[in-house]
Amino acid sequence: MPTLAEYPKIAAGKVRELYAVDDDHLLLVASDRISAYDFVLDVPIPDKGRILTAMSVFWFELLGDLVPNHLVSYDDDRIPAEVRGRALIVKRLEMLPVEAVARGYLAGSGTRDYDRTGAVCGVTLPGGLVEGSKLPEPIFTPATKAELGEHDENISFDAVVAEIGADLAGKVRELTLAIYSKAADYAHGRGVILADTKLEFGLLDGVIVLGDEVLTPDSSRYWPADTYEPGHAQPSFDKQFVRDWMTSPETGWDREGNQPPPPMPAEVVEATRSRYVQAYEQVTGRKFSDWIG
Ligand SMILES: N#Cc1c(N)ncnc1-c1cnn(Cc2cccc(F)c2)c1
Repeated sequence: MPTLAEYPKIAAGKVRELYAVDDDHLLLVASDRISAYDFVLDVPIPDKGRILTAMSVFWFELLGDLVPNHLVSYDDDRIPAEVRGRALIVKRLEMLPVEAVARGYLAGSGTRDYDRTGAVCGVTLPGGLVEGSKLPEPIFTPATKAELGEHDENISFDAVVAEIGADLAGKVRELTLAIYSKAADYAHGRGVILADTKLEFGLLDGVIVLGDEVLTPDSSRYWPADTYEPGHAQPSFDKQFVRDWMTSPETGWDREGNQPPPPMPAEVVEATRSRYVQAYEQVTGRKFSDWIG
């Protein structure tokens, strides 16, 4: 079994890394790091990488009849022991240069764009919507892939057409909306609102393949359904304890400043780990203790 150091690192995000295994395969590794308010916090959340990897595997399996995906294996000898359970062997794809976002609710940059223009990514919405409003139907709101530390920029469908052509753009939009709708319906039946999600697709021998992580709390907004109420920012299923602590008077941290927040107390770390476990078990119906690693 190889060590991680034997694989060349080819990309790194805030909380994930990507390594080359061979000409046709990559290793997608999820860390235990957590990012909030654009800061990667010093204190990791134990098992976060394993929980989110298990979530991606669940969704790849559930969505297998909708779209082919890049997952090859989550448990084989090419996966170093140190990352087992939080790493995936995936097919090397020719990634499409677009963040494929679907929104079923108004939140974040969607609300900002709507308040300014009455539309999101050129999709005109009805009047009177507020932060957290459920949209009449899910919309495709693509974005550019920003550099590390920058924010993705919302773009129109026509800009996607200009980038990858009308045929591919149409298929990416159709697949993104179909994947989101199936997943959001499934999760809602289990008490979790998937407000939106960001997907990445690539090409393999000319076929569109779903890549990256899928429908995790890092790539999607997970809201508890039982506290859902439009008109304000919804509590995050997984990150609310961290956000509340970071902005509490006891930290003295200034969210508008550029200073990193102080280290998270153990009780916030443990409560956040529990929320990730609960999100996984509630949505998938599987026990996290049954997951590998
Ligand atoms: N997934 C996937 C993938 C694939 N199957 N084939 C080719 N390239 C990619 C790929 C390239 N960049 N990313 C984003 C990314 C993910 C995780 C960590 C990072 F640092 C960066 C994904």
